[in-house]
Amino acid sequence: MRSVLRQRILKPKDVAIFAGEINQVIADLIKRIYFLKSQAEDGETVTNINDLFFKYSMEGVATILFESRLGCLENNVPQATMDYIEALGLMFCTFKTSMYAGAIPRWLRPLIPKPWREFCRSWDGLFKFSQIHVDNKLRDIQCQMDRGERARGGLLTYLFLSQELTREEIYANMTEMLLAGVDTTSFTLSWAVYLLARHPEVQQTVYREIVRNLGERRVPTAADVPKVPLVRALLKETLRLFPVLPGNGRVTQEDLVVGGYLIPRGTQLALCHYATSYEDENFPRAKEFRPERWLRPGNLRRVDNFGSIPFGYGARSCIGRRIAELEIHLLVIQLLQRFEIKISPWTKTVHAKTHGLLMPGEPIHVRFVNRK
Ligand code: HEM
Repeated sequence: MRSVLRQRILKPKDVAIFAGEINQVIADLIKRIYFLKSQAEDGETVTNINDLFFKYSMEGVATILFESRLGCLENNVPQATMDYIEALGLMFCTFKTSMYAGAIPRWLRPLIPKPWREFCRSWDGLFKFSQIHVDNKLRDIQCQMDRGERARGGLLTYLFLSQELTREEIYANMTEMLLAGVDTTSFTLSWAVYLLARHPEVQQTVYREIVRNLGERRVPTAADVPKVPLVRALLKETLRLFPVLPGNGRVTQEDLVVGGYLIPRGTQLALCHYATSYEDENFPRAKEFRPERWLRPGNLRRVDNFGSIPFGYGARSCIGRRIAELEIHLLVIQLLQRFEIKISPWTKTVHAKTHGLLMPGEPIHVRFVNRK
């Protein structure tokens, strides 16, 4: 199943075709920022930016997955979208207990019903939402074909026409991708904006690179992203300091010898790359925010540092990586083109906390100051 999806979204050039849709979502997000600023006492502050980036990430990923808009960034969010956000919130709040719910034996469920009930309720909510959107789109495609028109579109159209997945498999994959693609992207964006606001000198350097290579207002395409290596470096450095998934794991498929120790086949290995990301041996002055450490001098040397592997590695690495990168790169460019981002006096030092995912422990409030 995974290989069918991978063919369409594995490489940056595969996802480049979605840049137009993502830029439309960014235009809506920027409109929303202006609206929120207009409501603020100082005309600049947007409180709890994660709320905004959550809506952006959900709208962005849904636009790609369902080839339709959800209305997350509108003033009145449609009820079905609100229900989904509630189901996602429930999944997230009960993550620590519900993640074990699947392992509760059937006979024990009536005795401790709550985790299993909530696990089912949240998954049912998420699944139902994807099902409605997939069905709507597939109905449109079918109508087009019935009229003798050629159906053209994105991911869902391809999955439908290629018939490589059953309808149930399409629902399941869309549900999983939507679930996996929202909080991950929004927390990363929140940290990136927080770090830029806390480090104005870095922000200025990134901004200068954008203006020099792309201009002050030109809406970037996917092909423009390599022209601003500091924007890519910013994302890598943000994920090094705050990897949304701070740990990873694998079960060994064969006997291995690592550092003189025999690890037998079938052993569960846990890797905490949050820890390796902070080792000076891997990253000199590791505690410091220095995006430029990821730049390749003269484009000669590739920076491959396995101390930080925020998207995992290998056959089961993050399938949405290129989508997340495109969403984040295009948004950071356009935010910096328009605004100087300053920390609000209400935001103290924000610590990371884990709740399944590594997330900001306190709300982040920033000031979006219009550039002249
Ligand atoms: C900054 C954003 C993101 C980060 C840091 C992230 C990180 C990860 C990590 C660490 C894994 C586990 C990989 C492994 O075990 O090696 C993963 C898996 C996954 N991610 Fe992401 N992810 C992000 C965004 C997304 C997006 C936008 C989508 C969907 C469009 C997505 C879909 C998935 C899926 C479906 C899996 C499971 C893959 C499998 O088991 O085969 N992710 N992600």
